[in-house]
Amino acid sequence: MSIAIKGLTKAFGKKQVLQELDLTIESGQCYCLLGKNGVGKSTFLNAILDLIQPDKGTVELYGKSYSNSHLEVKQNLGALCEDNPLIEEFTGLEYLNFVSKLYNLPTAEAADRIKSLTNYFFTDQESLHKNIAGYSTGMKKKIGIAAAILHKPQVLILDEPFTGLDPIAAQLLVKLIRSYSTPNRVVLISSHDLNYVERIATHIGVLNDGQLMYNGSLQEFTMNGENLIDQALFQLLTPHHQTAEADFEWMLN
Ligand SMILES: Nc1ncnc2c1ncn2[C@@H]1O[C@H](COP(=O)(O)OP(=O)(O)OP(=O)(O)O)[C@@H](O)[C@H]1O
Repeated sequence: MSIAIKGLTKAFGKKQVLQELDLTIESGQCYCLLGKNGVGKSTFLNAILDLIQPDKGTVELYGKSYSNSHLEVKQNLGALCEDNPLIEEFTGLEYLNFVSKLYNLPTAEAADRIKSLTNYFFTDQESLHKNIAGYSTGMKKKIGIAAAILHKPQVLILDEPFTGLDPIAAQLLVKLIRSYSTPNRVVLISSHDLNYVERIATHIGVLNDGQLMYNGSLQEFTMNGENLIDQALFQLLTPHHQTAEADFEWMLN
């Protein structure tokens, strides 16, 4: 197994976000985490990334924990966080070079990888020489994704990677994630973009009330394609849903 989570529990004040959550993700899987706004997806990923301290529970990545092998675990991990923190005073290229140095990539190898990723994502190469502060949300997202992948981590965790990308960039990302998901790696993604999730996921987790109310293969989730993924999610999360009688009179006049 590549990601092993046991009893993960986290509350913010009185709000219990994660409750004794267990999850095992095997190598080779592209696991997509779904769930309503505010249900705790980012909290869950941030706990796995060691960005927040859980109240209880353990996280192991390829058999290693942060407490025993902190550096080793982090070196084997690539992450795009929801707020995508970059160093905005740097140009895109400076930032990617900086990240490659953090991971001790040899200069020539780093240059090749940066070129390959930036050529892939950016048609306007000029922008890579400008400060990130002036980038659009989507451009920043592409830099964040490139930075997460640059050192070829065995564990890749992407929080809302499609948000803010134009449809062309999103298609490119789908292709990239599919190529990246090899049998010796694991990819964990949180997303609301079900069209893209359907094309990359091998497995689905649906977070609700601090627990995974679904954890299984994409095929099982969609009943071998009988249901669309959005229908399957809708039925799971709102089984007795009745369309609310909206009072939109005020809008019409
Ligand atoms: N640092 C924090 N302090 C207090 N409450 C927090 C903090 N971070 C998250 N929360 C709360 O925890 C809950 C889960 O938030 P989280 O961002 O993990 O949800 P999410 O599923 O990722 O949501 P979305 O789909 O909208 O991005 C929310 O109620 C949120 O307000």
